[in-house]
Amino acid sequence: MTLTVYNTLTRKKEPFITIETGKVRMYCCGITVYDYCHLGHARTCIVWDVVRRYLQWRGYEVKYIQNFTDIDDKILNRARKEETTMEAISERFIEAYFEDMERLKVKRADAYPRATHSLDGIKRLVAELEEKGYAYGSDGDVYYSVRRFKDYGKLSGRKLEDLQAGASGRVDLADTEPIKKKDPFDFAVWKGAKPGEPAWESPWGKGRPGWHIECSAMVRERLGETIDLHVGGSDLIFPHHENEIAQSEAATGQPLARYWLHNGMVKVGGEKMSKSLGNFTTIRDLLAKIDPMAVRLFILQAHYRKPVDFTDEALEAATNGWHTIKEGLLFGYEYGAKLGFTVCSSSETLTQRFQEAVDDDFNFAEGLAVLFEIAKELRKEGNILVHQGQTETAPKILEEQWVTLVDLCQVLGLKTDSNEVKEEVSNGLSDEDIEGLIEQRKMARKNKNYAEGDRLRDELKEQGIILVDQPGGVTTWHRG
Ligand SMILES: Nc1ncnc2c1ncn2[C@@H]1O[C@H](COP(=O)(O)OP(=O)(O)OP(=O)(O)O)[C@@H](O)[C@H]1O
Ligand SMILES: [Zn+2]
Repeated sequence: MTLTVYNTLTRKKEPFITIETGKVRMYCCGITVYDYCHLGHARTCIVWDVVRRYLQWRGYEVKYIQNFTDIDDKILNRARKEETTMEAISERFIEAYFEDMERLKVKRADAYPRATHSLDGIKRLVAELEEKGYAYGSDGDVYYSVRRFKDYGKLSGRKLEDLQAGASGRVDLADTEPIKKKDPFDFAVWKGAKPGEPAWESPWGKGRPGWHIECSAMVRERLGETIDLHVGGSDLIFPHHENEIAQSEAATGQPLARYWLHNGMVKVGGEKMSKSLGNFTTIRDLLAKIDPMAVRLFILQAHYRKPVDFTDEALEAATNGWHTIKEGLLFGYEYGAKLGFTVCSSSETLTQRFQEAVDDDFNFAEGLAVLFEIAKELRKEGNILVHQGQTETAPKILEEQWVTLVDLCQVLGLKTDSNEVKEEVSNGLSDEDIEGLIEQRKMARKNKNYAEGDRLRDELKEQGIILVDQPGGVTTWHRG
């Protein structure tokens, strides 16, 4: 069976053939860390987490890199508002990002390079572009000459003539830029320092990198000149990914990525869920109401390229879906011993059906149909067993189905451990005990005794209680 993927670059499905046999070099554009992540970010992270897991399951060795954008006007604005530093804001939201992702069972990338840690590579790339005539300095800024790059527009299919300068969403147009640029299409790869902003020494004077250049530099540094898979949300196709291509390919003369894959947006009433529009639901708010596994199912039930609407009904359907799968998983934990389950392998037929579905451009929604079918069958057999003392189907076949369900859940990053899928197990601490310790921690932090605050947090963590600091100083908790 061949894996095929839809390549945004060629606008068609193609067989997936890696540069090095059996190895995948994969890069995902990460988060700008100035706030808590919302469900839109969760979709991007979950989709590519599952793609990575699937590729690993298919036998590939995957090197997966995701960056953090920790230099940005939005981070600076927040730092100013809170009278703190850009680093402090970034650190806080990187920590929050990892907490959220851990709950959603998104596996850690192999590395999370940050813009602020990648300045040497960024500056080298800017200098190279300047040397080759693709970039020019202008009064402390450095701009990329878009018209110099003949292939500009090949990813998004946009032609320069059709483009309205500046009408492309996030273009980082500072007030003074239009007069410093030779052409309205040019974009900044280096920005001269403004008073009071963090800045780094460079051959063009003190300044900071533009947004697009950081990914070009990090991909090159971490994965090489041409990678197998470059992924991200479809909102990044233009201008971000178009500009990454222009920068990297002008510098190296090599294609930046063989395959460009993009996930669709989470929408609310037809509009992109976004912090700037204020129509977002943070992951933490969502997880206060629904199981993280239901969120994963909500994401996986739609094809990754299509937009999805965030509605209460859709979440409810995903929650019901998770209950069904959980019931299927519980079947083995509850009745396995009684039915004489030993250690058998999974069903080849069912596994093959799953793989055939997913091999077609990561159609996880189709693949999930196999999991639901098994889970429903096991649930039915569980009921028959309870009422009639024995199952209709032979236990050996049920065991094979159950093992397949466990295996495939693991491919999709769904919980499978008996403890995790059984109802919350009591762990000694009552809710009041926990609330009391949280209150103590709050007092400690108020008195600036952060060490004691951290100690209390760790003490709770040891007991399986995870604290989540919400905006406005409120702390919620859940059993880990
Ligand atoms: N509504 C959404 N649905 C799916 N993916 C999204 C959504 N919003 C952002 N993303 C993706 O999340 C990743 C991180 O994006 P980034 O931090 O730049 O957020 P952003 O697009 O600026 O979000 P916002 O507009 O809410 O500030 C990107 O790959 C982006 O495509
Ligand atoms: Zn990027």
